[in-house]
Amino acid sequence: MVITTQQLIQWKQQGRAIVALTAWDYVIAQLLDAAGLDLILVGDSLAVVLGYNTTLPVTLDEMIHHAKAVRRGVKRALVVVDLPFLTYQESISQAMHSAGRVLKETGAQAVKLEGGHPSMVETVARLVQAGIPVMGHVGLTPQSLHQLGLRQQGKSPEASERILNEAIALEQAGVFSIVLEHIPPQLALQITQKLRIPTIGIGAGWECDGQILVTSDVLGLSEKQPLFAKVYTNLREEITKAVQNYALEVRDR
Ligand SMILES: Nc1nc(=O)c2c([nH]1)NC[C@@H]1CN(c3ccc(C(=O)N[C@@H](CCC(=O)O)C(=O)O)cc3)CN21
Ligand SMILES: CC(C)C(=O)C(=O)O
Ligand SMILES: [Mg+2]
Repeated sequence: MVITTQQLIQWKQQGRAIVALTAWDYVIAQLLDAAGLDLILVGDSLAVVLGYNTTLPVTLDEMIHHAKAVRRGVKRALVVVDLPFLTYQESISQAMHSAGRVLKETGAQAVKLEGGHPSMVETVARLVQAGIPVMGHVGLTPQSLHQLGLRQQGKSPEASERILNEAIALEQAGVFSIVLEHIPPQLALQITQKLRIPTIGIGAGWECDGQILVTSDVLGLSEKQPLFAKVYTNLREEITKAVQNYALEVRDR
């Protein structure tokens, strides 16, 4: 069975949680897909393996290169690709061109873009009208790092209301799902109850319709990870031990 955007909406109605993680290469994508994940995001957190400090330098060509590798490894999960910083904010035509390249060149089913202010809502509506499935992303939007920092968003009643309204506007513009990043759990619950489309939380409590984390954080492979990311194994330690054992055996001939 291949997972569709419609399937995710149906799972929300049925109360079945949606399981998502990021992948940036064929090997991890194949493992996640075989493990039964529902949605695989080629995130611009690709910055982690490219050695960038933030997601800002990531290019569309880099995203497409990695998304093609991920797509080859996935048989069942829905593959969504982040549009990186300044490849969709400039104009509707820029967004159309970037999203079109992603779908045509990678075989991914959908794109994700950050933000819910009126100009972004208009861009989303136009992409959806052109037949491109779009995932929204509100709350902490890391491409706005130099405005927002990495702090939890939506703490004040005003900020909380703004994020709720952005989520509603994005649903009306036609997104099939929305990422809620680093917002208070009670706000995430409120948005989740208000929307017909599934909410996918990261650092937004357990009441969202699904959860996503960065795979290298879950595996203990990232140099550092957000405080909200639960680490399920420590691959940095495992890899160091394995490589040291190898080095010992080589030196012992
Ligand atoms: N490896 C990785 N995992 C991620 O989840 C991730 C990335 N990279 N890069 C893009 C964004 C950045 N993210 C982050 C990173 C750190 C915090 C964090 O630790 N916040 C703290 C400190 C905030 C501060 O420094 O002011 C907090 O208490 O809110 C949150 C989200 C989430 N995304
Ligand atoms: C963590 C998710 C939501 C993301 O946008 C990314 O990995 O880039
Ligand atoms: Mg991202």
